[in-house]
Amino acid sequence: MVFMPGLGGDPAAMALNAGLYSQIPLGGAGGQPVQNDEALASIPGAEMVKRLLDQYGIDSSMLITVGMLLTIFNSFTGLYTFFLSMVYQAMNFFAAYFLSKAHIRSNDESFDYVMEYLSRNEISTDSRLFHVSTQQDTIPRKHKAMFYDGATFKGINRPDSEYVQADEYGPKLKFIPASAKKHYFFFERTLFIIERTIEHTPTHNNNGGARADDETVDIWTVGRNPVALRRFLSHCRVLFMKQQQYKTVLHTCDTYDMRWSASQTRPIRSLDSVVMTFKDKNRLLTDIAEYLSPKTKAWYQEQGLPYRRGYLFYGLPGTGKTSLTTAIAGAFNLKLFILSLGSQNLHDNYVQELFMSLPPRAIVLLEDVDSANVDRDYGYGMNHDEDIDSEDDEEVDKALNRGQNTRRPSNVSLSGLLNAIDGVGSAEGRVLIMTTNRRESLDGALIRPGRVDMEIEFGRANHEVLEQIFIQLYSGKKQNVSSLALEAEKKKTEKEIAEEATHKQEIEELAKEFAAMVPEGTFTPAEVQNFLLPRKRDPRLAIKELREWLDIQLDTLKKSEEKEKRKRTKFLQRRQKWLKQRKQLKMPAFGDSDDESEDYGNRKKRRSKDFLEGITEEDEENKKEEGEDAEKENGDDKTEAKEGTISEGKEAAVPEIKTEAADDSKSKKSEEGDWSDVETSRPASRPTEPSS
Ligand SMILES: Nc1ncnc2c1ncn2[C@@H]1O[C@H](COP(=O)(O)OP(=O)(O)OP(=O)(O)O)[C@@H](O)[C@H]1O
Repeated sequence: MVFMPGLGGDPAAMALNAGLYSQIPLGGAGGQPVQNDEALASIPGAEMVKRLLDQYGIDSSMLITVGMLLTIFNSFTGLYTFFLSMVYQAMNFFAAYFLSKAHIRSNDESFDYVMEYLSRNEISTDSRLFHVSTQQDTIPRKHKAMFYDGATFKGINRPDSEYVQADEYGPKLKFIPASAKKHYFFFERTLFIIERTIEHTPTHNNNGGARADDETVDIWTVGRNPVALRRFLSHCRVLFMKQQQYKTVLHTCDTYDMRWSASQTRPIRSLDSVVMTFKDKNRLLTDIAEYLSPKTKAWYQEQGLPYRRGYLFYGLPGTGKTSLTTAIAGAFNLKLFILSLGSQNLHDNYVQELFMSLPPRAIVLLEDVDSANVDRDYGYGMNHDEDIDSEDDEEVDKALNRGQNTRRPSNVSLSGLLNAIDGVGSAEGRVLIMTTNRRESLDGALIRPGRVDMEIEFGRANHEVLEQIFIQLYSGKKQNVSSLALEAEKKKTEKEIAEEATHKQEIEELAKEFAAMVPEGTFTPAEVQNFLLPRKRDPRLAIKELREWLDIQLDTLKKSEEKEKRKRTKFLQRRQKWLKQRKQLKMPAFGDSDDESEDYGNRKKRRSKDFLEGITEEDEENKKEEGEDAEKENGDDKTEAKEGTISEGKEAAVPEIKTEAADDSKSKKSEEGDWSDVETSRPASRPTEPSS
């Protein structure tokens, strides 16, 4: 770069400089007076300008004066720029040889370490340039900062952010050091310079994903030895880890670049808060503890086996599958990575990359694996109703159940998922937990031993579970582990401890009474909690109002069960008829001969359509009957709504369809107390309690 005083790219000044001043003496002692006219004459076009100025009565010698002023001005700005660039070069030289620098991007966890330090340090509050925010901790952690309680910042940004983020008026103000500006601070008597830079990125991409801007942080310290910088970063890490020890960090898939990103931190959920039978919980936790022990890891390595463990949690919605997974993550201090295969942006290659980028000690939760298009028999996007042609009762049940699934199939194939789970590049040391509401629709390959090492069924509550739910809710025991809760626990007096013991005993007795009143295998834990929560301050009131609630719920259940039964009977009749007609017409079964000019998929569709629409007069009658039934049910519903007994819009979402024989065996089991296996033909969700 060349800096010329008076140039600086200004064409007029350049012309004057090159053409005029090189020839004109600017006057001086003993010199000839400047011949402006002559000088101007040597500039092309100047004569014309002079004439024009003369015409308006303006002195043309002004041109010379203006030109001179411009030149002087340009000389100064040029000098200034030159000086600045020299300073910059000197700084760069100094930075390159006398400073140590760390560069951190926001997609790395170390970014959070530094932000944690910034949020607690005085520099957040002393900075004259800062951002103000009222957002809570559920937003990306990079925006975390100090909280201001109206008087002081000190001592209020404690690890238990639930205590500091809001007061009775709402969220508190947070102050964040501004980006694009250097902030100076001392750590262990060493000067540090820190600068946050926001990189503006497109907010949407081809995946249909969106994300916030990326951010980087540069940290400098004086000296060629980076030890001080490393010490500072280690300090930030410890600070962050301490803050996180009562939190579970949830990572989800960033839909922008299909990578894991830490999306939320939550207070650790205690294992006690997830109610299930002791036998199952014990079996599961022992297995995970054993798997995570260093000895087991060494054993796997010795044996040359891939160090992985998989679990399948299956059962009705609202039975605690997700809750237990989060509690396990907290209890074993594992990071939790949640992936929903139902996401339309997700494809095979992304799933594989996501599995490969998992850290060694982590839980990956694959939610609703049944929603994925991972069924080998059906392939991408095929409607399961099309299997209606099968003569096998079980197959038809399967097809029917699957037909109820209105979710869009995912773009992840079975082979893609299997490769991700146990492909060569898949991370070792991880715990895979798959959850599903419909185990029967999963492909055997997905849940074979090696991929799924233990299955746990989550069912409706039996007496043991009912009792525990009641105790959990009324015992006053804090379920979220936090330092403040632990501190409070330690400070209890003897009197308080004695009172607590009496209260506990009372609650246990009430819990027994409560559990005895609720029929086993009838309600999910979420449904029971739903009843208890509005009465959480008064256990006796809960017992008093239980009978009325049960009557409403059981009545609703009965109705929906009857409805399902009618539906099924009709379906079976129609199917029977279809099979009979097919025999009479000597129609070939699928894949036999049929019209070869029509492709397989179309043939399947046509047959299902014929079947589903009904092909005889008898069918029409059936339809009429169905209409009458529907009218009757609507009428019933209206009456109930009028009476205010049932809330709307909670009708059966996924009816479970079982044969009569199966139902009988289940109810027998129920009577015997084998609650976990109880599966009736009624809908998964039911009307909730009306708000009083
Ligand atoms: N066994 C349980 N113990 C304690 N709480 C439970 C239990 N089951 C359900 N809940 C409560 O019900 C709610 C829903 O639970 P959760 O999301 O864990 O169910 P899920 O089985 O994962 O449901 P889905 O299949 O729809 O994902 C949560 O608020 C949870 O606290």
